[in-house]
Amino acid sequence: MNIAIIYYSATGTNHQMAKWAAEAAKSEGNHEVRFKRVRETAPKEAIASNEDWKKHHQETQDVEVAELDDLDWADAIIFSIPTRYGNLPSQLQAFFDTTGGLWSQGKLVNKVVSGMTSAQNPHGGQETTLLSLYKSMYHWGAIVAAPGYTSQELYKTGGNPYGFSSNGGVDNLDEQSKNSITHQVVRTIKLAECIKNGMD
Ligand SMILES: Cc1cc2nc3c(=O)[nH]c(=O)nc-3n(C[C@H](O)[C@H](O)[C@H](O)COP(=O)(O)O)c2cc1C
Repeated sequence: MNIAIIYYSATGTNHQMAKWAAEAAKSEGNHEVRFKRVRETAPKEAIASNEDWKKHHQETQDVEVAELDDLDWADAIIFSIPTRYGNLPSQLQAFFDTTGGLWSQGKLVNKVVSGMTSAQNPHGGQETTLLSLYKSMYHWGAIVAAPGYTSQELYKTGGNPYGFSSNGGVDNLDEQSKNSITHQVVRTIKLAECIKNGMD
């Protein structure tokens, strides 16, 4: 199984969430895992105006940027992105806006996908952000593997059935967050295996 973990993070929260997702995917079985960041498209001045953003941007320069080939290659994709007023970050939207070629060739069909997100506030738009992500997934013909309420772990981290979500930044992530993310990733991979084997 080919698993792509694709994240965007300005200040480190979704980077940490994605790292735990990659860890879970690697420990789940004999899978190939790609850990990729979404290309930064914000102007340099915007990044420089925020110390945390600037620092994280510099620290993650060596993380490979997600390319169309990663989407084509993957059987399962875990996205991790912060909210932007209840929507996707424009950086991920810009990446999605380049997928028309893959889409028209049917190459995004039956990818099993799942999303995670963060906001500053406990009710800052996490659910709408994941729904925004999933809207594009439905257009791809992808299979959305939301966690629902399939584990007790989810109740300990806010119980967002659309996908793991956090608030308050990277310092608010803890062992329970990691457990919840692990559950979501393992479930996504298991569903992807069923889809892949069932389609062969
Ligand atoms: C332009 C912009 C819009 C944002 N909108 C919201 C929002 O509507 N609600 C909220 O709680 N946080 C909002 N945030 C805060 C971010 O979602 C939060 O800092 C992010 O989840 C941190 O993730 P990261 O560390 O991976 O970048 C916004 C941040 C920016 C820069």
